[in-house]
Amino acid sequence: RLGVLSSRTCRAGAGVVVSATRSPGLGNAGNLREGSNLSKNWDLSRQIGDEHGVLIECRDVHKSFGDKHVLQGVSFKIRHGEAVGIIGPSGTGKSTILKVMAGLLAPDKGEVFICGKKRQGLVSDEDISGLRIGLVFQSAALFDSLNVRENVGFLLYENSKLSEERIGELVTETLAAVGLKGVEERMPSELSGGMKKRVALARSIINDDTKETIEPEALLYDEPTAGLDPIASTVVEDLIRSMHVTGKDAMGKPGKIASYAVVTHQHSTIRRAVDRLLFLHEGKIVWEGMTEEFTTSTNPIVQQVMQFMPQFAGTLFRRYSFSVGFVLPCGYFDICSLPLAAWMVQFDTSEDLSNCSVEYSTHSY
Ligand SMILES: Nc1ncnc2c1ncn2[C@@H]1O[C@H](COP(=O)(O)OP(=O)(O)OP(=O)(O)O)[C@@H](O)[C@H]1O
Repeated sequence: RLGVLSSRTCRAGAGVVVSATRSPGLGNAGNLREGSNLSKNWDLSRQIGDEHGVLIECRDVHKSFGDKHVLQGVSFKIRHGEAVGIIGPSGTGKSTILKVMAGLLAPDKGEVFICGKKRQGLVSDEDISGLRIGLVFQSAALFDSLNVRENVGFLLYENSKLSEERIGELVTETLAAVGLKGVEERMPSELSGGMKKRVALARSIINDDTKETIEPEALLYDEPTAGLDPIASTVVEDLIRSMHVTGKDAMGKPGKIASYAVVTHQHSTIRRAVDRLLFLHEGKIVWEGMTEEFTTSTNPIVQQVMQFMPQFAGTLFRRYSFSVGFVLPCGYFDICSLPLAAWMVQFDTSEDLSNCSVEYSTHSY
């Protein structure tokens, strides 16, 4: 699986090798993989040097709607390679800060820096150079009167010089990357909620591949799993993770999203798709840290608010996957190379299984 930092392989008896991998929190500039798509196309040293790989920085951001002071001095940084979750009680300004980051709302006071460059007001063409920022809305926000191909290729049809045929190919490739095939001609009303979210994801990552420089891309997701059943949520959560540069997309290609921030109320999204958390409360970031530190935080505000947000209480589970292969006289075969019965299980547990051993039995036929 993705973002694996530690991996153990232990022999669990004659003939079978069980490898257990753990996916702990990670995510800073130092975790960027050499040789990823991104590092080929982008001069990392330009960003990581003095700026320490900071892609987006909000500094003392304030935003009011009428007499409602929603953001009251929000400051944080999102670095290259990070998977950040933004959580907090309802109405505390999470969607508002995403829109400020995306350049759709201008702060009343405070500053937003994109790759170290101060953004003036709303997003403009000159702001775009240096970092592509995509915002995936909670509602998916597809155009109802356009089919999937037109929705996904919308920006390219409008703004690029690519031929319709080439845009069609890019749409098909991008849809495949989010695990959708053969839906190009469907209308949004013919898609399930989870499919709509994936189409919205495809629309936010489609790229004009004829451009000389392909910039790093940050995606901002506003409650990407809201309204989905647990299985559809899992698909979207894993997709978000897989499009990150540290992983591979649904087509097995390296992910292309440099960093992402996700606003969520869902425990499973935090567990599966987030490494670092920003906790927004009453218009300010009151706590930030790695995901697993959140539930053990002694910060009184975190403890107080957690009483009212039971979904965040309790242990944030560790995630393990076990893949089983067979040791044959001619070598070890993992599940991918064997068409025989072989399986892979994933589960979450609060136990530390780093030193586990596995017992099994076999039957001959
Ligand atoms: N364009 C707007 N005009 C007026 N008020 C707004 C606007 N956008 C947001 N608000 C108000 O700002 C507050 C924060 O809204 P926001 O959507 O950012 O909260 P949130 O933390 O994302 O909430 P939730 O978790 O319920 O989605 C809310 O009271 C909302 O009504």
